[in-house]
This record gives sequence, C-alpha cells and structure tokens, in this order.
Amino acid sequence: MPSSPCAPEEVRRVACVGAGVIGGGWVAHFLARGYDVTAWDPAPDAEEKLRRLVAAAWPALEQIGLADGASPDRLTIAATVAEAVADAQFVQESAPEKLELKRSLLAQLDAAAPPGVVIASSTSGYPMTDMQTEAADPGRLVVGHPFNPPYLIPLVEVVGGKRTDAAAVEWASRFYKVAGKSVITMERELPGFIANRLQEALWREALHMVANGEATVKEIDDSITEGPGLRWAFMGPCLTFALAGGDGGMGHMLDHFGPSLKSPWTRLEAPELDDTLRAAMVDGCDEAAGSRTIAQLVAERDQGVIDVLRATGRLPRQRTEGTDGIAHTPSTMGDEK
Ligand SMILES: NC(=O)C1=CN([C@@H]2O[C@H](COP(=O)(O)OP(=O)(O)OC[C@H]3O[C@@H](n4cnc5c(N)ncnc54)[C@H](O)[C@@H]3O)[C@@H](O)[C@H]2O)C=CC1
Ligand SMILES: C[N+](C)(C)CC(=O)CC(=O)[O-]
Repeated sequence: MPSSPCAPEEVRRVACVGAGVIGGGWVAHFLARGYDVTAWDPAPDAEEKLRRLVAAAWPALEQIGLADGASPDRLTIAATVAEAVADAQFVQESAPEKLELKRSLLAQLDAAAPPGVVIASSTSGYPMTDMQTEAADPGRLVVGHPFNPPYLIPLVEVVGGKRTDAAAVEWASRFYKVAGKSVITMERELPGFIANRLQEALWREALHMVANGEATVKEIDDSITEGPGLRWAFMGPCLTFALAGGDGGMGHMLDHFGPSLKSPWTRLEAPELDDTLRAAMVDGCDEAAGSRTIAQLVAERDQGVIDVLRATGRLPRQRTEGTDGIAHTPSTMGDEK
C-alpha cells in the first residue's frame, strides 16, 4: 500500500458508501464532527431517506455538541460509487451484509479511491481476510465495526485481514479517535470481533429461551434493562463479576461460582476453566481496577447505577439551587455531578 496521502488529523472529506441504518448513522456522525461527506447508495429513495435520518439525528447531535462549522449542508450525494470516493480521504463502506457483495464492492472502491486512502468496512462479523480477496490493493482495507447508532455509541472495533497493511490499521484507529470515536484495535481477526461475539452469546441464549417457552421476550429484555444492563453501561462484565467475589475479587468469584459454568444454565459449550484461564481473568481484572480498591469500585459502581437511573428517567433529575434562589433542573447528567 502506498503511504496514506494525509495524516488522520488532516482529513476533511469522507465518503460513505451504503447509506442505510449504519451508513446513514456514519454520515450523521461525520457531518456533526465537521467533515464534508459524500454519500452513495444505489436505492432509488436513498437520498430522501438519508436526509431524513440526518435531520432526525441532528437535535441529538446538537445536544452532545457539534464541531465548528458542522452542518447537514456539507452532505453531497454522488451519482456513482466512483464519484463518491474520487477525492475522499477516508472511505466507510456500509453495504448489506453479504459476503459476495462486500468482496466485489471493496474491489470497486479500491479501484476508484485515490491511492493509499484507507477503506473501512462496517461489517458486523466477516473477517477482512474473507472480504479483501478481489481487491488489487488489499493492504488498505480494514474493518471499522460501529454500533448502532454510530453517531451516539462511541465504540468502533478496528481490525485488518491477513493481507492488510499494519499501517492502515494504525491509520484507521487514529482517524476514528480524531473523529470522536472510542476505538478497540484488535491484533488478530475473530469472527464477530469482540463485542458481537459477546452479544451473540447472549442473543443465542435469549433465542433458546424464547424457542423453548422458558422466558418471554419482555422478561428477557427486562432482565437486562432492570438488571445487568445498568452496570454494563459503565463497568464491563469482568470487573462487575469481580465485585461479586466481595473482598476476594475475581479470584474468590471464580472459586465460588466457577463450577456453575458446567451447570445446564447455558446452551453453549463452556471453556475449560483451567489455571491459565483463571490467572488471565484475575490479572485482567486487577489491571482494569488499577489502583482502585474493591470498596472504591463498589462506590463507583453504585454512583454509576444511580446516574444511569437518573439519565433513563427512572429517578427524578436532581434539582439544584441557583443563585437566583430558584430550583433548576440541570440539562445533562454531567451537570448533576
Ligand atoms: N444494523 C446494525 O445494527 C449494524 C450493522 N452493521 C453493518 O453495517 C452494514 C450495513 O448494515 P445496515 O445499515 O444495517 O443495512 P441497511 O439495509 O439498513 O443498509 C444497507 C444499504 O446498502 C445499500 N446497498 C445495497 N447494495 C449496495 C451496494 N452494492 N453498494 C452500496 N450500497 C448498497 C442499500 O440500498 C441500503 O441503503 C452491514 O455490513 C452490517 O453488518 C454494523 C453494525 C451495526
Ligand atoms: C445486530 N448486529 C449484529 C448487526 C449488531 C451489531 O453489529 C452492533 C450493534 O449495533 O450492536
């Protein structure tokens, strides 16, 4: 791959190819961050749908803060895929999740985009190795997996394929950060990446329970929104479970509840919980906790749950006394702290 024509910080023009739920969400995100965006989508009603999506997202984007000069007017609709990427400095592909389509579209984008420009696919599960087979320059093709909606959910998982240049992965990771995303750069390919692999495990169990009449869809959804989901918004499943071990942390939690991995709660094959896995879990949780004690983490978790309850309207927003003596309701969660 020739080196990228510009640094991630210098990017001004982004192309979004495929403008449905995710491509449209990317368009809204990049516009809000002050980029010029060119979009292309073959559907006859794509432009109208895209402009509607951006208009609907804009009030939320205004609330969380627009970049200087950001405007929906900086969106251009291209007539052809080649025109969309002709002078792009970064390309985000969000076409339907069909392997053959992705393969040929990525080859088309590679042929039309300026040399060296990084092209990212939003695929939610295909390894790039399987998608880059037809491109003349596979070195610049990466996965940039977003979460719906990409203009509000920060995470992007970035990973290359076997023929991707390491510099392209590094460039894309830096670019997404500059563009306001929270990035996990994966060193090796995994089908489903990290988050979807986790989500799919949960999803698979949910489908088993519904199919067997063991739980209703509402019970499954409530079990997450009224339970673990409240914690997951600010503390991941590993550190959360370390707190289930009390002062003994993850070590005690595994000794206490580890054997239940083998119980028939799950429809999935459980991994062997050997000493190596145990040590990796304990070490990973210690690292995530950093200098924070269990007691500090407990306090942080509790405050986080309260904040989420407020933010989701299950608790009234805190009222503060203004200098005028009138009680004001703060407009954001941050104001409440
Ligand atoms: N929906 C979701 O929650 C998420 C989806 N993704 C990924 O994003 C990609 C797009 O998915 P969605 O936006 O959900 O699908 P969608 O069906 O909403 O949008 C796909 C768009 O691609 C267009 N399209 C059809 N053929 C095309 C072609 N040859 N070239 C360019 N565009 C074409 C369609 O007209 C449509 O507007 C997929 O790879 C999917 O796995 C990633 C994260 C989340
Ligand atoms: C449903 N999905 C697998 C396409 C979801 C994702 O890929 C990420 C998300 O938004 O949760």
